[in-house]
Amino acid sequence: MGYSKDRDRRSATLLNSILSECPFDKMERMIRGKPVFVIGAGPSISYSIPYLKRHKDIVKICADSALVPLMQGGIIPQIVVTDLDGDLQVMKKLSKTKTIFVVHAHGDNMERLEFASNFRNCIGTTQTEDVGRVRNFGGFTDGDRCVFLASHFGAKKIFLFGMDFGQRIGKHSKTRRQDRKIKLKKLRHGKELLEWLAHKTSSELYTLSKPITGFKKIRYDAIDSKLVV
Ligand SMILES: Nc1ncnc2c1ncn2[C@@H]1O[C@H](COP(=O)(O)OP(=O)(O)OP(=O)(O)O)[C@@H](O)[C@H]1O
Ligand SMILES: Nc1nc2c(c(=O)[nH]1)N=C(CO)CN2
Ligand SMILES: [Mg+2]
Repeated sequence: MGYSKDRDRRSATLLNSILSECPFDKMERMIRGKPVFVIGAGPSISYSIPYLKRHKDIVKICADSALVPLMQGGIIPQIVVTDLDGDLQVMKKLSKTKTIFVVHAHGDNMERLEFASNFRNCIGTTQTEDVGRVRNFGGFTDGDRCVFLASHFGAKKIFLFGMDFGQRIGKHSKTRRQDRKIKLKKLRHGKELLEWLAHKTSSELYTLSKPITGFKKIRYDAIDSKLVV
């Protein structure tokens, strides 16, 4: 993408200075050995809401702009992964709850990182090497970083919703007309990374979104049978 590694590193250093305690143990307890749902902001998120609502006990990891439709549907995710370009007011509403925010520092969001000080439970991520408490679990866009996070913390099964990597950008993403091409390029990279992860991870991978190589495509009515252990 042509980003500056030096700026990415400076951003990670700044985030490390903003964060105090990071709830890694809590994250581990939430995810290890469990099925988790990852929810992206692709067009299919709108059909997913009733199914997500039905599974109250499953940990939901929400990618950035997917937070607005989830909250409108009455669903509170346990984990939100963001580079802070989603709806900050909605995030602020959640900030005093138990929800864990996973804030990504990169070279183009340094001025927004201070917002992370609002979050009671916050883990920092980077796309360079680890900087103090700020970690690189892998991935690029918020959505694929949710999957890398779940895999890193040992999820048994990962189910994707609203992760429709392709030519249609979901309406909840705040993409300006002039940034469309870059967004589609980002989504292409995200998809390639997930296809790479599929060869490495020990989590079982399922998708209820557009097909991704290495992820088993399942229908909504098959979720229940896949959740039985
Ligand atoms: N068709 C799609 N349109 C939008 N998002 C999608 C789509 N398919 C999958 N996603 C996932 O949903 C996530 C959340 O969307 P959002 O618009 O908040 O993205 P983002 O990563 O914050 O983008 P940006 O690079 O502009 O920060 C994306 O990171 C992406 O991984
Ligand atoms: N430097 C930089 N890094 C990124 C960016 C970005 O816009 N700039 N966007 C990302 C996906 O949302 C992930 N990483
Ligand atoms: Mg984002």
